[in-house]
Amino acid sequence: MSEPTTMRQTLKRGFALSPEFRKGFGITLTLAGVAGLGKTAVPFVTQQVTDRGLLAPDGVDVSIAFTFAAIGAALLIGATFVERIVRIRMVVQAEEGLATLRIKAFDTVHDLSVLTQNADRRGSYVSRVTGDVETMRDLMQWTGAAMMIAAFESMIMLVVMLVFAWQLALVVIVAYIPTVVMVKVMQPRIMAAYGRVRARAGDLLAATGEQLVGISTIRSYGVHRHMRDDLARTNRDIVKGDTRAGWLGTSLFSTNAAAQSIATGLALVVGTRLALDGAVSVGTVVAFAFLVYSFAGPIGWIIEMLAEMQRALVGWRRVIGLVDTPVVVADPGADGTPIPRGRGEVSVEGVRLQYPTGPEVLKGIDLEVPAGRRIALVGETGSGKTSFVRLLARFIDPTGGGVRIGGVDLRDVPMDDLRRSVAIVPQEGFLFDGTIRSNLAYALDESTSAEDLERQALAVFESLGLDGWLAAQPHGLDTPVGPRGELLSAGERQLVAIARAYLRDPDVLILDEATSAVDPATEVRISRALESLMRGRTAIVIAHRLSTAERADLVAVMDAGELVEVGSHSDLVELGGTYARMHEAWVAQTR
Ligand SMILES: Nc1ncnc2c1ncn2[C@@H]1O[C@H](COP(=O)(O)OP(=O)(O)OP(=O)(O)O)[C@@H](O)[C@H]1O
Repeated sequence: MSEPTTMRQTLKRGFALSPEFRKGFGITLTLAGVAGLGKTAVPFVTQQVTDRGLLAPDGVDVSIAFTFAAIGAALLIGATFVERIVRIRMVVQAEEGLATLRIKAFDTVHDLSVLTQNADRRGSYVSRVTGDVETMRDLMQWTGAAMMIAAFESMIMLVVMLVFAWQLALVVIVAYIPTVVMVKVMQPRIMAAYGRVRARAGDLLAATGEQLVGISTIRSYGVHRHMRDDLARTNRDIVKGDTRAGWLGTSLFSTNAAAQSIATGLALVVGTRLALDGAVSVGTVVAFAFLVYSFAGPIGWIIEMLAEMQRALVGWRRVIGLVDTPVVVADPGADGTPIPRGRGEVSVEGVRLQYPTGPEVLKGIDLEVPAGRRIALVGETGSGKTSFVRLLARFIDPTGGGVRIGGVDLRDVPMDDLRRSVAIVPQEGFLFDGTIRSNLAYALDESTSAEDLERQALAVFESLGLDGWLAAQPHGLDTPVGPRGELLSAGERQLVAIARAYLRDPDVLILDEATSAVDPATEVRISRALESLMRGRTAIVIAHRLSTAERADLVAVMDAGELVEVGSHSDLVELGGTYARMHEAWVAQTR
């Protein structure tokens, strides 16, 4: 994952990814400047009220004092109003920018190959799309702009101080040197501490998710204490990192508080001396005390917010890292070549595959499956069957050779078209929380009307011989399936998954035969439905039962990443090789 390393890179890439953050930002900042200027009027007005009103040479001039006080009040009210506009603009910009970033992050997660999405990364993705984006909210909504306004106010104050009494201004500058040094030293450390916190938060999410999914295994092995200790360790790391960042932030804050007191004290001492010498007026010294206050206030606030900003930048950096993860399986989109409909011949040429984390698992596979034929893939566990069908569905790309369907190399096929032409029925029919109907809807275009969906769905269940089963469901198509389809039995989930694939009407089917046992009635329903589903289509079946291989047109035997035998069941039995041995063992076991 290519995360930006510096603050400048983060801001540059971050603004490019969410242009909304920058849209109209010039106006927002100008308004913020106006608000800041309005506030800076207070020391001026105070000076005028003191020197020209209260300490006027001819006695107290009430009308001048009153006029300047009224001007000051009007400016302050105006500034507050403008500040409110600035804030509203910032909230809108921030929410729009964050929404865009979330969508881009979701899109990347969808586009990443199944390979990149291995279990340990999934939690990190979730935390990036959710938690990390959230850490940015305050910065984008207000803190960022407010920090700029505050910096602007302090700069103006510094200039004003220099104009008012440069000697006193120098005293203030010297008092603040330690704060500047501390910020330089602490900033990268705070960022590093937050970096660790966010990374561990991702780990925590991944571990929690895994433990929830595996709760029955954890219970049955009684390892919940051990698992909880693992979570507690990660949790402790988060607390440690957060505490360290907080501690570093506080040390900055203390340095700044000391600088503020020293600056004010020194300015008053030196100011009184200068006033006694007649170098500056008493009004100037009084106003200068206000100036120091107005200069130090925003700086103190910036320092306080600095840790918050670092936290947000770390979050931003992590989301950018996710969005910029290279998509290995690239979609040619509209520039691609669709697979001609009705052409389901599969041609595999010299296909090799090596996962980044291990040795080569497919070592040069050649295979031709004519359109409309059924081929059974058999082989020992780990021989590469799943990896092979992943390539056919283009979940990953081969490291060598290529796969063609209907004469088109899969890398040239637009993903939308590929998903229409090739459907997969996995071992475990995954259903989304909703109803049977909503799960079938995924197979059709979004534009399909409700009536069309209903008509097609009922026809599919009938064609698959499942109309009786559907009628027995409490609410027919509207029967709820629960999260992951858990309100249905494993076999019933499989039935819905088969119906879903049938609705899609693909030319090529990839089936991973279920290994888990289901009741005999469901078993019969599943195999009948599968027969109907496969009729007239090219089917590649990972066969875990040799009875399935017996019924296929062709059998392909995989062994340690190689296709060692291809032929009809009877030919291969006759050949007396690997398949014949597997078959013999199976017959001995089952008959
Ligand atoms: N995502 C992955 N990353 C790294 N290695 C993997 C990955 N998936 C599978 N492998 C490795 O590839 C090899 C082939 O695995 P594959 O799942 O394709 O075999 P299989 O024949 O389908 O096995 P089974 O019948 O048990 O499902 C194995 O050695 C496995 O460890």
